Amino acid sequence: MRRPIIIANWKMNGSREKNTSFLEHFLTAVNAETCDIVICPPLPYLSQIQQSIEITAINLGSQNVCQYPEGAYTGETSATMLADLGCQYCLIGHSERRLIFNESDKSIADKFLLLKKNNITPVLCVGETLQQRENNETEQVVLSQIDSVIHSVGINNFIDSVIAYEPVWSIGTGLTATPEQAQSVHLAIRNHLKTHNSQTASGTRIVYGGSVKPENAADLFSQPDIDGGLIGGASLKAESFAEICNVLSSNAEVMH
Ligand SMILES: O=C[C@H](O)COP(=O)(O)O
Repeated sequence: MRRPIIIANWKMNGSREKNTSFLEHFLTAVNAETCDIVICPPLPYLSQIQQSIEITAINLGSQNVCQYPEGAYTGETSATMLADLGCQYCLIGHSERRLIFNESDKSIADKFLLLKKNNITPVLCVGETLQQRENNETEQVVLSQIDSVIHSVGINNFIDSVIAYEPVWSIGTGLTATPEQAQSVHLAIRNHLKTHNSQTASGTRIVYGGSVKPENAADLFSQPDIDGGLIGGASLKAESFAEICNVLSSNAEVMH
């Protein structure tokens, strides 16, 4: 049985004051013992969040990492530094990084490997644009984004990573994939992983991201191949993020 996981991606939002207030309210409202919870704040706040969640079961995640090890890379943050700060997870290949910052499949694979070397779980984000979906290219796009990493790092390194399927057209738009649309891509990903290694396929957690809200979380999380969520906008409000976590957790209890 895969342990469900829910990841908050705060993107470039927050302040020390807002973060403190978020955690105060979130910790009171959340009741999700049967799933892993990860918070990915902006980099300057990693230490603040780490200190606040130290005695809780919440995990710390980064939104990005440098593709190179330590050295002369002005403005960048290495995987070793993230590990030093207590990060257990790190997003890579988010569509905002691929599209706005021109991240290539090669740089994403390099980041993946550096994270593994530092015992940080990579959360590999994949997803199609609206045009690609309309051209019936969804599976081809998503599977090739995954394969480019597997071919570069090897299937053994891929074990225990997390995949986040996020249709680009649903991110921050309020347009959520239907549970059936999301399940169909998640199943295609899992079946594809089987062609590499059946243990990896059954153990890899595949989460859905894209306008997940408390109102649509239960239907999405009840799909057999959706193991949780990557939450943007709705993770900025303590009450709505706690509600989504609680939905995932109670869903997992029913399935046990
Ligand atoms: O990383 C999170 C995703 O991009 C989803 O963002 P959203 O929930 O605001 O649509």
